[in-house]
This record gives sequence, structure tokens and C-alpha cells, in this order.
Amino acid sequence: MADLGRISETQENFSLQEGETVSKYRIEGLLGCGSYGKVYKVSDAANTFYALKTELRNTKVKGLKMEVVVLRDVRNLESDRFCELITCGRTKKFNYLVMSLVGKTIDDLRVNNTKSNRKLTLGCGISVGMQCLEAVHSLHNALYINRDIKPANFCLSLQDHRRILMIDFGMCRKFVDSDGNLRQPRWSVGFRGTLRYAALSTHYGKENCRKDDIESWLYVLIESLVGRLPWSDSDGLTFVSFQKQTARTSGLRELFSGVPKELIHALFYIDSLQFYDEPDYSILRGLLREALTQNNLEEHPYDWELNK
Ligand SMILES: Nc1ncnc2c1ncn2[C@@H]1O[C@H](COP(=O)(O)OP(=O)(O)OP(=O)(O)O)[C@@H](O)[C@H]1O
Repeated sequence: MADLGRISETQENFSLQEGETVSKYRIEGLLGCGSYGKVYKVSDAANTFYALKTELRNTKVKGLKMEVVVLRDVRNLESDRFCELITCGRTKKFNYLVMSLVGKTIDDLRVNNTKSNRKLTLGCGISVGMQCLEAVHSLHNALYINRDIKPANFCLSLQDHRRILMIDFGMCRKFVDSDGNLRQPRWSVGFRGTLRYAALSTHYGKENCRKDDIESWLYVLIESLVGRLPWSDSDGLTFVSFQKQTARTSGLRELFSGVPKELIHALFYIDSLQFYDEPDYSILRGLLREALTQNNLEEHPYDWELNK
């Protein structure tokens, strides 16, 4: 018979209840569960709401420390693409960070879009894509790569319903060393990230670089415009990798059907980059602008402003 007293607490079965307090923050409810821990809505004495992210101290894979470091570093950029780090700390059981609250993710916005089934309309989607690119660019300016670019990590600001913010920095990696030189790739790296949006290099077990974040960004963008990717229903590293390769040759038409042709140029540009290259973000921005102009598309109002 199992000795229940000895079952150790895991991320899944550990949770804080409404009314409990962590430091000066009162738990109001659960916002979401990630692979590293749970995120709660909390309030302070002034009745201001924040998000509190927890991570058990005994967990093997840790992401919270990196998240705190990144949120501190991006402060210096004065970028409006990130939420604000309020504080961080630890209890006997868990580490936590408190940050400003954000709204719906672009995954939620896409899936719940009543106007355009499971996708964003072209003008809105491209505009959101430009904002996501700006967030990735800002993170790269802070000298980190994300390694897990996905729609669930881009959210609406609660203050400005037209502003997209990036969240979740647990998988980030600094791409320069303490002398400011670009770090050399390790020989082999285990798969990290999310299968659907992972860059081809990730499938090949290669060290990620800035180009790979941008490749994932393009998959996110195409999915938000079309509603799916050719490999959306597929499983298995090798098969999905095969589909991503095919999408560059005989599968090009399938990948880009219903998407402005400028995005094909974006893929070719991204594929031309090498490990140490700094992507030219203005080329990609220019291609998206061109896609808007050529198709007479308006960026605003955004779909969720109309669905209100
Ligand atoms: N600042 C915030 N404001 C509101 N909700 C948030 C905030 N940060 C995270 N969340 C929500 O909490 C959930 C988990 O957050 P997050 O993705 O950061 O966790 P994670 O453990 O790193 O997850 P993942 O498995 O995606 O790597 C998500 O649903 C997200 O929308």
C-alpha cells in the first residue's frame, strides 16, 4: 500500500487557495498552469491586482530564476513589450515572482474569434505579427534568445487593447558570454520548446540562436492567419521535422495558402541566416508592411475590438 505521507509535493498537486497570502499578496484565484508552475491572480492592500508565478523549490527543471533575471534586464531597455517585475522571493516550499497582470493570449484571441474561425483577419494578424516581432527583437536586444516562441506567450496588455506583450522567459538563454562575445554552440542539445513552433535546428539537436526564434515567430504568424499549420495534427519529432522541411519545397503552396506572398520571402530570408547572424528585423518588418499595402489591408480595428 502506498505511504501517502511520503508522497512528495509536485507542481501538479501543489496549489495555493483563495485567501492565502504570500508576503503581502492575497491569492484571488488561479490564472493558469504552466509546465514550471502555477500562476495566480493576487491583490495587495491597495487592491491592485498582479500575477504571482510559483515554482516549487524541489522541482528539477527550474525556469523562475531565469525569468526574474530576464525581466530585470529588459527593464533597462525601456521597452513596452514586457510586463513589469514587481518583486520576487521564496517561502519554505516555493519560489515566486510577482509581475503586472496581462490579458488574453493570442492563442485565446485566435481560437475565440467569432468573426474569422480560429484565425485572425489578415490585417489584424499581420499587425499583431509585427508587434510580436518587435517583442522578440527587444528580447534579443537584451541579449537573450527565447527558445519557446509560441502564441500562448504573447498577450494583450490590459492597459492598451492594441498592445501585445511577451511573457514567459523560463526557457531563455543568454547568447553572449560575460565579455560580450557571442557564445559558441554546444555540440548537441536536447529538444526544448514546443514541437509545433520549434525551428528546424531544434529538431536537429542544434544550439538555438536568434534566427531560430524568428523562424518560430513566422510559424506563429502563419498559424494565426490560416488557423493551422500543415503539421498541426502531427506527432513525433522526426515526422514534424520532415513536414517542416517539405514545407520549404513541394509543400510551399500548402504552408502559404491564404497568406500574402511576402511571407514566403520572409521564410527564405530567415533560412538564409547563419548561427551567429543578427537578423535584420527591418527586412521582416518591411515585408509585413508590404503585405499590408499590396493587399489594401487595414491594421485596425483589431478583431477583438469588433467582437466586443
Ligand atoms: N503576467 C500574467 N498575467 C496574467 N496571466 C499570466 C501572466 N503570466 C502568466 N499568465 C498565465 O499563466 C499561465 C502559465 O504561465 P506561463 O506560460 O508563464 O507558465 P510556464 O510554466 O512558463 O508555462 P509553459 O508551460 O507555457 O512554459 C498562462 O496561461 C498565462 O496566460
